[in-house]
Amino acid sequence: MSGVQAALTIRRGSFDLALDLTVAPGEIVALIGPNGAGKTTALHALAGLLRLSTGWIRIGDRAVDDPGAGIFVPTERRRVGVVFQDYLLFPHLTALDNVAFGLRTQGRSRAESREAARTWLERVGVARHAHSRPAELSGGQAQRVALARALVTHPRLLLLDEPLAALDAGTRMEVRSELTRHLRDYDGATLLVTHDPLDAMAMASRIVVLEGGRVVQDGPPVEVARAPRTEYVATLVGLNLHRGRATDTVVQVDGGGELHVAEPTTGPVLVSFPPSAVTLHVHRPEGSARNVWPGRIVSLEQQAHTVRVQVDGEGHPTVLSDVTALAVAELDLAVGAPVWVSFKAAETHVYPA
Ligand SMILES: Nc1ncnc2c1ncn2[C@@H]1O[C@H](COP(=O)(O)OP(=O)(O)OP(=O)(O)O)[C@@H](O)[C@H]1O
Repeated sequence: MSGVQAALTIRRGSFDLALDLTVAPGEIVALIGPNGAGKTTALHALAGLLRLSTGWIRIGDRAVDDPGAGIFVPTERRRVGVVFQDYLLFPHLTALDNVAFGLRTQGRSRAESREAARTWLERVGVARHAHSRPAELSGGQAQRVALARALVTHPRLLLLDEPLAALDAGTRMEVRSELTRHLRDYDGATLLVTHDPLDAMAMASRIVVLEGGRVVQDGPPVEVARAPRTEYVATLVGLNLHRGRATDTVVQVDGGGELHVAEPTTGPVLVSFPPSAVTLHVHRPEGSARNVWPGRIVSLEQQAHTVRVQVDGEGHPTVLSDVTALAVAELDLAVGAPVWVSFKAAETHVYPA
């Protein structure tokens, strides 16, 4: 298989990154993780801006870094295209010459480079700005020029470092779907580094989650969103997550208390459930829900259409509940107020830890 394969370790002071990564040709993999997880370090290593401590990287069947074998191929000979967060276009060159630049450095003629650059600017829809300088381009246009510049050299690996971060919300949505369309036509491997779960979910076919220099989860977006394996991922996808030990349909939660689940299992498990499934009550609720306990509100956070309430179970699990603004008023919900939480076992998803 060509594409990209890597088994890399990098030490930077007290931080160390150990990452096994495979991206198939035509595949888009998103690398996500909290600040300081090692995403940029990984990206720089793949681009050849940082050397490995140990391990190896292969791009399109060619070893480009392998300290054990004395191999290190510099960036310009790696067949890698990079789109950085702030695009890093040359300010004194026109859009056309920015795109042609990569081909010129590969020894192609000026005419040939410009011809290819023009074709790419057309493809990404900014041909009419060919003679504008970066300062005269909008964020969305600059992003398209940066993509054209990265793809014009037919790289085997495309690295996208927060490619939409510099755009405002409206432009972002439009450029995201356009970028996805261009990537669909690209037959090389793509690695997308992003903080935005929506970018990862919408654009990638696989998500690799890095925390503290280690991969904590690797799977298709649907699986990551449905069965998060860490607190960070659960927060990202907006789910409650608890770790514990199951005996049939009862889970003893590591932090205290127990949860009733619908699917019988045994052993170490993770239990997730959506905040929208958790209802709040002033008095102990009647009804068939198996998970019912009293707690105290620790925070209220306004969201797009709901209010997210965090309830400390005081010995029972702490849960997030999404309620309407009307419910906040009717139940008189406030930080410090006592409240009952309730949700059905059938609303939970239980899976091996
Ligand atoms: N030049 C450096 N020298 C030493 N340590 C560094 C250097 N650059 C980064 N680090 C350390 O490496 C770790 C990983 O940083 P990195 O920038 O790769 O994380 P990240 O996941 O990209 O974070 P962010 O989302 O904040 O960009 C951090 O703990 C950081 O302190």
